[in-house]
Amino acid sequence: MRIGIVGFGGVGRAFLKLIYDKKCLLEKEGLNIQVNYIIDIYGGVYNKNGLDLPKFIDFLSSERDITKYCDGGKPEEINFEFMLQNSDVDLLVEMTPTNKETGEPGMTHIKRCLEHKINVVTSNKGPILLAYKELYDLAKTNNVQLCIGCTTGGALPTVNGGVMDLAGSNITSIEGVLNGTTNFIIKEMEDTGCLYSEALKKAQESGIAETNPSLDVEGYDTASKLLILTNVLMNTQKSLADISIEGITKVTPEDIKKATSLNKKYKLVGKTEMVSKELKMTVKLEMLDSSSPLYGGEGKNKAVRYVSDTLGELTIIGGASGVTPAAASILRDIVNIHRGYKFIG
Ligand SMILES: NC(=O)C1=CN([C@@H]2O[C@H](COP(=O)(O)OP(=O)(O)OC[C@H]3O[C@@H](n4cnc5c(N)ncnc54)[C@H](OP(=O)(O)O)[C@@H]3O)[C@@H](O)[C@H]2O)C=CC1
Ligand SMILES: N[C@@H](CC=O)C(=O)O
Repeated sequence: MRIGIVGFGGVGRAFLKLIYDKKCLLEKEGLNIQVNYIIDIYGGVYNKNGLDLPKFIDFLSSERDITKYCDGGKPEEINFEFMLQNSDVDLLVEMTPTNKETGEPGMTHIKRCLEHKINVVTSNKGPILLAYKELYDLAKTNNVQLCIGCTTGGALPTVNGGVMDLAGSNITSIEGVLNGTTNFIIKEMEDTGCLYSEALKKAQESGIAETNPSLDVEGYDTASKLLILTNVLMNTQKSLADISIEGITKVTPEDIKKATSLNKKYKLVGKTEMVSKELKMTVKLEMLDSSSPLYGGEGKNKAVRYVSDTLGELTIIGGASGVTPAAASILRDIVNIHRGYKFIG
């Protein structure tokens, strides 16, 4: 499988290392991933026969700027358009930053690839939260796959679990602790009594916060994931404007201490539920006690709970945020495409 990587930050670098580390396991699946392009904002690297991964990974150990690596052309001329013109990739891995207003640059990358009959696996929530239906239809028309497992909690199998394992039922409500950064911040504050801003810094250092961390702490990342899950699994076309969104920026060490003294824990909870025959969507800080199914999702872990009419209630906990688990969720989608699993029917 010939792939092009677009967006080469924390998740992209972890992904590249992962496909190299997992080479033997992937080969046992009959899957040989050949990386033809890695494209970042200022240029890229290209080899039509596949980049030499050990050599490139070794280069990255001492140099961050990929445009200093020469293989197959002038780095500044290796961009997204160049990749499309060459028609030598089967799958795009799109990992540029999430932009909740325009979805760009990911929106254009994903649309153009689907139009060119190139499968897409993405971690980028922007295009999916803004235009999932349109992108789904585009993928279907062009008979290619668009896989989004990484966009709704990375390693936590939220969207794929919902599509596959709740198939044939009606999902009537979705709730979850869907953002690792805020959950980590709250746990750090519980454990060390530190300020919210100090805990945020640690989350950023570990690579789990968004490029723009206000998306995490103001609740938009949770809202984006909830929105994608709701649109995909409940067949709606809601937008962020339909969600009442609250973040964690006002939480103080005193609030956390008080919750602890009551044997409770704060969690940023996203919820879609039916209220008076209308879907109500909220993201808000809640104080949960141990009877809540979401109580156990600690630190970078997350949790999602589905209620369905015929398959009952299902809570999935774990899937800690991190660049490697996020990268692994992209690999999971690629392996499933290779196995013939159809996310787009
Ligand atoms: N970090 C995580 O744990 C997770 C992240 N995600 C999502 O994955 C995506 C990537 O996250 P992450 O790797 O952490 O983010 P980073 O900010 O580390 O990486 C994004 C990369 O994309 C590059 N980029 C920006 N614009 C373009 C462009 N036009 N063309 C090509 N490359 C571009 C950036 O370059 P530069 O830095 O020079 O601007 C940067 O190298 C985001 O959409 C995020 O929401 C999803 C799940 C988990
Ligand atoms: N910033 C996000 C990363 C994954 O989506 C998070 O903290 O969960």
